[in-house]
Amino acid sequence: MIHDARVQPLRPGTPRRQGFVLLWVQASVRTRDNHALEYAVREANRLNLPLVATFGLTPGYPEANARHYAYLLEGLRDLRINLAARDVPLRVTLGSPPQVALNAAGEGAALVVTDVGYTRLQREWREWLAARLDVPLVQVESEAVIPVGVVSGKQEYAARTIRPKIHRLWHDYLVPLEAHDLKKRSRDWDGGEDITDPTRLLKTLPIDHSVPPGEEEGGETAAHDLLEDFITRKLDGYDTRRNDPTVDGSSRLSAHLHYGHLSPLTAALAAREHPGPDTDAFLEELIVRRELSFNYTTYNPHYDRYAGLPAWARATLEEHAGDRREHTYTRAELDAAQTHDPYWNAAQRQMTRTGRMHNYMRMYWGKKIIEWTPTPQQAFETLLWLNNRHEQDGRDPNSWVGVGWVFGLHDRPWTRRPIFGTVRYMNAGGLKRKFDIEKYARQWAEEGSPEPRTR
Ligand SMILES: Cc1cc2nc3c(=O)[nH]c(=O)nc-3n(C[C@H](O)[C@H](O)[C@H](O)COP(=O)(O)OP(=O)(O)OC[C@H]3O[C@@H](n4cnc5c(N)ncnc54)[C@H](O)[C@@H]3O)c2cc1C
Repeated sequence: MIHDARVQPLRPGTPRRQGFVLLWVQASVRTRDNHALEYAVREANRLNLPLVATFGLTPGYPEANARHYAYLLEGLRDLRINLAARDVPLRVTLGSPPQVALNAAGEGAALVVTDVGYTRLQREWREWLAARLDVPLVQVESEAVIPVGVVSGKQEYAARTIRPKIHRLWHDYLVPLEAHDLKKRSRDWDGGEDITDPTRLLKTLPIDHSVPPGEEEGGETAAHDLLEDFITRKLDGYDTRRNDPTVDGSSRLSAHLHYGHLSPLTAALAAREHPGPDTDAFLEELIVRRELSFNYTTYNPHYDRYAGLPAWARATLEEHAGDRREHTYTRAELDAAQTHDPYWNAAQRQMTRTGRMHNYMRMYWGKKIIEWTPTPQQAFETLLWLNNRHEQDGRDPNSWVGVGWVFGLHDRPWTRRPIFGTVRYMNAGGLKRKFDIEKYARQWAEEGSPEPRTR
């Protein structure tokens, strides 16, 4: 079922009765539980037209490097195969995504359907296209379990304020999405770039190649294997094991969710087949926390800047900006994991080598950067830079909110301390109490820890 609230016309009008329906794939790079795809199939069948898909591959995506592009290309490889099995040919074209979509529409589209993203650039792309098309453009929201605008019309203060709103609605939206067969096949739709070998294509792209691909593989197939492994092997015990960075206790699905290789609906429905406290804890992260991040980037125009942080947090950090810092490090020293703190260095190495730092260590890692940087503004910039450069799931609404949380976003004032003021503080004592941090430091020691997968 496609809830009406998921569907929003960006350029209203009546579709032409000839040509094809065009699916402009941008955020939802998958065939399973993709509401934009199913809406496009439904419309193509109603109009008795074929459906074709297009993806604009821009080498200039902000902050994206080879680690991110490798994952993206693996997703496109799977998408082409899986769409072909639904009789929908996919064309991948190098260029500005909305321009690529406009050009494709110019070949005879009756209607253009796209998905929804929650960052400024993604919104601008859709507005740009809507202003130039001469056929209707409809966006269909599939990256959130519940459409962001339905949950709330304003920026929420914290998880505690958005949680009841989400809980009230989720039974209406946690419903399976039916896939229909396409009635009419497209005869000719050129595929554009050859994406059968993502490694080969990656090498040819004019992008930042200084960060190698991460440990995990992208794409819809890998996403579903990981989900199945999580549900069968790790969901039971998730609520306690996910907080121990020395064990593999969380789902590791964040990058697949970021790239749209996995629908949050698929993950939530699979988890709900195993009711219990671990499933509740997983749904809290997957839906409440993740969609709180979408709320922030949707309603806070400064979401990616220090200025977006709550006023109380900025005021208290600035009041303490002149406090003495016992250690300070440059961005390069931090990037190279050259600090006096073996736990912090281990976390940094886990991230740079694999593309994934454990959630618990992300919090400690971020708090220390505030402590070791001359000003909170500089700390914010450095933290975001490191996060988005190395994390496979970086450049996501969760990135800005995760980093923002370190600076007091969606949190409350705590006891006053030097440098932090009333922003929450974390020290290594907490790590020692909660798990075997020495083991974690050994796992990610300077020598001997796993090197990144070569592709
Ligand atoms: C400083 C800092 C930076 C962060 N940067 C990112 C980032 O760049 N990208 C990113 O996706 N997450 C980020 N997070 C949030 C969180 O650390 C990751 O989502 C989580 O570690 C992903 O691992 P997982 O998929 O195994 O999570 P699981 O525990 O299996 O959770 C399931 C899903 O719920 C969502 N989720 C989990 N924790 C959070 C959270 N705290 N906030 C919002 N959603 C959550 C994710 O989509 C995740 O895949 C950051 C947190 C901090 C403190």
